[in-house]
Amino acid sequence: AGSDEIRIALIGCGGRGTGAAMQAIKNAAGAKVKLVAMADAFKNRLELAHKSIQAQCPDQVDVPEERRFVGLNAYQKAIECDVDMVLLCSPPGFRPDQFEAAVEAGRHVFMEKPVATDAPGVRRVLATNEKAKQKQLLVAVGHHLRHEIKHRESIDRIRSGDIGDVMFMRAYFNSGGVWVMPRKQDQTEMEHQTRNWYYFTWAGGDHIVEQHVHDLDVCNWIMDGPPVEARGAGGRQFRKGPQYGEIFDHFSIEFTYANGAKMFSYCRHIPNCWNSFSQDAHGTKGKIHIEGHGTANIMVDGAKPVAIPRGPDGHQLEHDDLFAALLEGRPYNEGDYGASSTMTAILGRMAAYSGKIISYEDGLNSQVDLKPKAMTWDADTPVKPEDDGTYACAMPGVTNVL
Ligand SMILES: NC(=O)C1=CN([C@@H]2O[C@H](COP(=O)(O)OP(=O)(O)OC[C@H]3O[C@@H](n4cnc5c(N)ncnc54)[C@H](OP(=O)(O)O)[C@@H]3O)[C@@H](O)[C@H]2O)C=CC1
Ligand SMILES: O=C1CO[C@H](CO)[C@@H](O)[C@@H]1O
Repeated sequence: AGSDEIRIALIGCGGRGTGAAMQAIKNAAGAKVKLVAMADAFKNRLELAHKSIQAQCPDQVDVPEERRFVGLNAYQKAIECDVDMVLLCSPPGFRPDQFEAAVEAGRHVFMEKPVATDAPGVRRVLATNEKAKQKQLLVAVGHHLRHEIKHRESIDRIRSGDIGDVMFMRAYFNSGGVWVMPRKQDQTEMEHQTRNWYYFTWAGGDHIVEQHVHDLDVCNWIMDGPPVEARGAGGRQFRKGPQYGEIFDHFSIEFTYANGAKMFSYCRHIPNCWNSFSQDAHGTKGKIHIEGHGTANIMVDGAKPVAIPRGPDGHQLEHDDLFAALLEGRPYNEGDYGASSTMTAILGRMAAYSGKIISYEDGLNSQVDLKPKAMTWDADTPVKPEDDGTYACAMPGVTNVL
C-alpha cells in the first residue's frame, strides 16, 4: 500500500455501515481511503454491502475473501487486519466490546451512536475513550447533527446570548417506527434477537436510546453537558406481537440540568400520528427551532426572524471533519459527549421503565448489565419469549433499573 493510503475496516455492514464506508471513502478532506476488511454477524449482509460499495467506488475497495469475516466475533479478525481505522456500525449493544478491541489494537475509530445500551457499557466506553486519548487515537461518534451548519450556527448564537438564558428545551423524535425482522424458522433465539435487534433492549437500547439520542445530544450540546436527573413515563400501546420484542413505543421524559433548566423529551413509534424530528430552545430573550434535517429558525424578541438552511448532510461532513484532523495530525475525540448523550437516553429509559426519579449519577452507576453472557448463536439470551412467542416488557413500579 502507498504510505499515504488510509486503510479502513467496516464492522457492521447494515444500511448505516454501507453509508458510512461510502462517506469515509468520499471524504472531502482529500484523504485516500481504501476499504480493505469487512466483518458482520451475517454473510448475506456483508456480501450485499460489499457489492454496493464496490459498485460505487471500485478503485477504493480491496476486500478479498480472506478479509471478509462472518460471525458474532468476526469483528476481532477485522480489527487485527493491517488497518488504520475501523468503522463500528453494528447494533449498539455490540459497541463497547468492539470499541475496546479497536483501541486495544491501536486503531482510529468512527463509531455509530448510541455507543452502548446500558450503564456498564457506557462506563466501559468512557474508560476505553481515556485509553484512546492516551494512545492519541482519533475517536468520532455518529452524531452527524454536531457537524451540520444550521446546528453549529444555532448553538453558536445560543452561546453568544442571542436568545438570553435557556430556560427550557423541547426534543422530539416521533415517527411511525422502523423495520421489523419477524422470526424465521430454524433461527436460534440469539440469532433472532440479533437479526431483529431493534426490538431487544440489550441490542438496540429501545428507541429512546437508538433514535431519540440525536435530539438529546443536541440539548446536551446546548447545555454543555448532560442533565442531572430524569423523571417520566412510557409504555407500549401499538406494539403487540412477537415481532416487536420487548421495547416501548412511546416515552415522555422531563430532564433537569444542573442550573435548573429543563428538557422536555418526547419520542414515539406509532403510525398515523403527529410526527416530528426537531429540537427547540426557549430563552429569556427569544427561541430557536431546529428541524432535525431541515431549517433552523431563530426568533429573537423584537427582531426579524432569521432562517438558517440545513446545508450539506452531516453524515458526509462528519467524515470530512474526521479525515481532515487525521491528515493534519490534530487530536479529535467525540467519545465523551457521545457516551454522556447515550447515558442521557438510557437515563430517560430507566425513568420510564422504573417509574422512578433517577439521578444521572445513580443511572451511570447502575449495575444492571443487559449484555448476553456469551456471544455465540446458541447463547442464553437476556430475555426469552413467553409460550405465545411474545416478550414481557418493563413494568413501572416493578422493574429495577439500578
Ligand atoms: N447516525 C445515523 O444517522 C444513523 C445511525 N445508525 C446506527 O448505526 C447502527 C446500525 O444501524 P443500521 O445500519 O441501520 O442497522 P442494520 O441492521 O442495517 O445493520 C447493523 C449491522 O450489524 C450487523 N451485526 C450484528 N451483530 C454484529 C456483530 N456482533 N458483529 C458485526 N456485525 C454485527 C447486523 O447484522 P444483521 O442486521 O444481519 O443482524 C447488520 O449487518 C446502529 O447503532 C444505529 O443506531 C443507523 C442509521 C442512521
Ligand atoms: O436518525 C436515525 C433515523 O432512524 C434510524 C433508525 O432506523 C436511526 O438509527 C438513525 O440514527
